[in-house]
Amino acid sequence: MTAKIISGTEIRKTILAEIKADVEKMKIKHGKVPGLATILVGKDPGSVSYVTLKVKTALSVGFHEIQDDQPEDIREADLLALIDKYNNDPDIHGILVQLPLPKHIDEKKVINAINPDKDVDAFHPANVGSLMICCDEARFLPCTPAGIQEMIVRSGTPTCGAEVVVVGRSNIVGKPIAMMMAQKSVCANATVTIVHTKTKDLAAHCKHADILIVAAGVPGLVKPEWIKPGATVIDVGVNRVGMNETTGKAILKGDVDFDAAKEIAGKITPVPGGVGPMTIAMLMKNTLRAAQYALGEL
Ligand SMILES: Nc1nc(=O)c2c([nH]1)NC[C@@H]1CN(c3ccc(C(=O)N[C@@H](CCC(=O)O)C(=O)O)cc3)C=[N+]21
Repeated sequence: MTAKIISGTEIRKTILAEIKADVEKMKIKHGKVPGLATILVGKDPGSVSYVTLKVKTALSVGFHEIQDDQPEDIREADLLALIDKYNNDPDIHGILVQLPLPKHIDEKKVINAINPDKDVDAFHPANVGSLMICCDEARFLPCTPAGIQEMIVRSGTPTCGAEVVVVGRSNIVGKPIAMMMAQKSVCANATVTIVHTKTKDLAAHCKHADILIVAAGVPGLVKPEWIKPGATVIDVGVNRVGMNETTGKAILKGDVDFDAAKEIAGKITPVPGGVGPMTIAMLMKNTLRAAQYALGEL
């Protein structure tokens, strides 16, 4: 039997409709809408494509959106000054600096410069810290892990006591999703294993997973024989593996061999149309929350 496809594109529609309704209410009650500033440094095609999607989505839910594109050679001090400007702008509730940044800029310094109350990526150490202590009380959850958790919950996958294996240990995905799934919380309570490039037997660990979350950035890394029959497979990989000659669009491939895996898994997320769209939906949710906090609603 082939797996049920968990569609990020579909779940996103529901979430964006909820957000749009809340924006309308905010407008009536406070005469204000959530404001998001997206800062893009340089012209990396992947980054340009993601930022364009973020801006488009923000506008579609009625946000005030500032797309601030900066040249590749911007000085670090100027970027920090720009962040400060948005930190002090009362119409901006969320600031997103698209990563990665050029080598001459210290990413850590940039993230630390964002006011944690406007850090809708949840990359600032203050937000990472509150996630560690209790995700149920965290102001912002990082967008990709939050999207993954929504997909797991909304697809009806039980998590309590489930074996979750996370492939990858990045600050953006692997580490936070592992922490979130292990928390004492109704949508978590799982037993979590983190595996990575130095793990001795990746396949053996993956085979135990009731929920396999793959965020390694290696196209087709996970083979169908690594998947436990009936498992839920969440593929976080968005690898640009080539270009479609006719459309000029990038060809995206996940970290899981999707066609083979869907014959074994119980549920699986596609690439594209899986975790990616959810990441953007959760960014909108964080921006809405930032505005709700600023207006004393939460
Ligand atoms: N400060 C910061 N915050 C981020 O959240 C952040 C970042 N930097 N840097 C890069 C990663 C990657 N990321 C994605 C967002 C959307 C899709 C997405 O929507 N993907 C579509 C396809 C998009 C396309 O066609 O290019 C899909 O999978 O269906 C993918 C990846 C956010 N990131």
